[in-house]
Amino acid sequence: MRILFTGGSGKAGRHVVAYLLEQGHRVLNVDRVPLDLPGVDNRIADITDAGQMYDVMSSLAGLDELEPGTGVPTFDAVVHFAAVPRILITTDNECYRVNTMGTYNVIDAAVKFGVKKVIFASSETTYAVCFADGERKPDYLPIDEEHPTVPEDSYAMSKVCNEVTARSFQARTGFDIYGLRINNVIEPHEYAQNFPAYMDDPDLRRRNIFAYIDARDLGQMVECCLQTDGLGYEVFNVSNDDHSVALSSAELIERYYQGVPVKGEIGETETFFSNAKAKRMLGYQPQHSWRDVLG
Ligand SMILES: NC(=O)c1ccc[n+]([C@@H]2O[C@H](COP(=O)([O-])OP(=O)(O)OC[C@H]3O[C@@H](n4cnc5c(N)ncnc54)[C@H](O)[C@@H]3O)[C@@H](O)[C@H]2O)c1
Ligand SMILES: O=C(O)[C@H]1O[C@@H](O)[C@H](O)[C@@H](O)[C@@H]1O
Repeated sequence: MRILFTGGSGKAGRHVVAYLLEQGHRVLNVDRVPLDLPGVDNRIADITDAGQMYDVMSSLAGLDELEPGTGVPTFDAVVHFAAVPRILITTDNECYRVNTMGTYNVIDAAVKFGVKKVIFASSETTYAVCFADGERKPDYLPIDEEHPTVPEDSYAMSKVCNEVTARSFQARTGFDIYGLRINNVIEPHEYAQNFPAYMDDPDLRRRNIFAYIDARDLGQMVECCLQTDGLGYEVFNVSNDDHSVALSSAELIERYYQGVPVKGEIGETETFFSNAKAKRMLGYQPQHSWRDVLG
């Protein structure tokens, strides 16, 4: 497929772009900085500028595409990751502006140029736990896509707004637009670097509901979305199968979630950030675990 990817130079994007190239896709990375990766095409552009998004959406991916002499092909899909990725990087209002305006511009340009599949990065923070003032417990466990999304911080608010924007664009067009409520992204080198501290102090993972998502498995998730057509508008949690700490589910519930309703059976190491919907509807099957590295 010919894919326009925004934010491919970032922490998550660079692994997902690499994964998509391995699957044989052509990827045009649209970002403020280029990605230095063989095989990727780069275009410097700002997602908050609608004109620039119209331009890239109707653009050649590289000089070689001049050769057929048949004009500019339509992208098969857009994967939108570019964002201010949390609070306390920019001001709150700038984070909200970049993320909401940027997402509007990217989806608007995509649908106006006839791109019938859009996948965009939402976030675990929509469930209000991650950047809460003080400790916030989930309404119930495991957190699935039905859990309320009423966060109080500007970053998560921008992601909730983006989900509403995406749902409306889907309603207008009938195209497929899938939102990914991504948990905390872990790059391969971060297992050895960060996870020993999580074993010593599980509190460090409370705001992530003790979950995580391997950057390569996030790549697989995007590929699953690319390969599955006809779902309309859907949001999916994206996580690995196990907790990011060494405690069992029962120990975590005892220590952190007393009084929180638990729905159904949760396995000994099974994530509290349910990926069951992605498995059921997309065939997602994460391949990695910190336990493979740290045993
Ligand atoms: N890292 C995580 O744990 C995590 C978890 C959940 C969701 N997400 C979401 O996943 C996406 C990627 O996150 P990340 O951690 O890779 O962030 P990142 O900051 O590492 O990467 C974001 C990329 O977007 C680009 N960008 C920012 N503003 C831009 C603009 N105005 N125009 C063009 N490009 C712009 C940046 O240059 C950067 O390369 C974001 O949407 C983020 O909200 C990340
Ligand atoms: O967007 C998100 O959900 C993530 O944002 C990151 O910056 C936070 O460090 C991480 O805990 C969240 O998982």
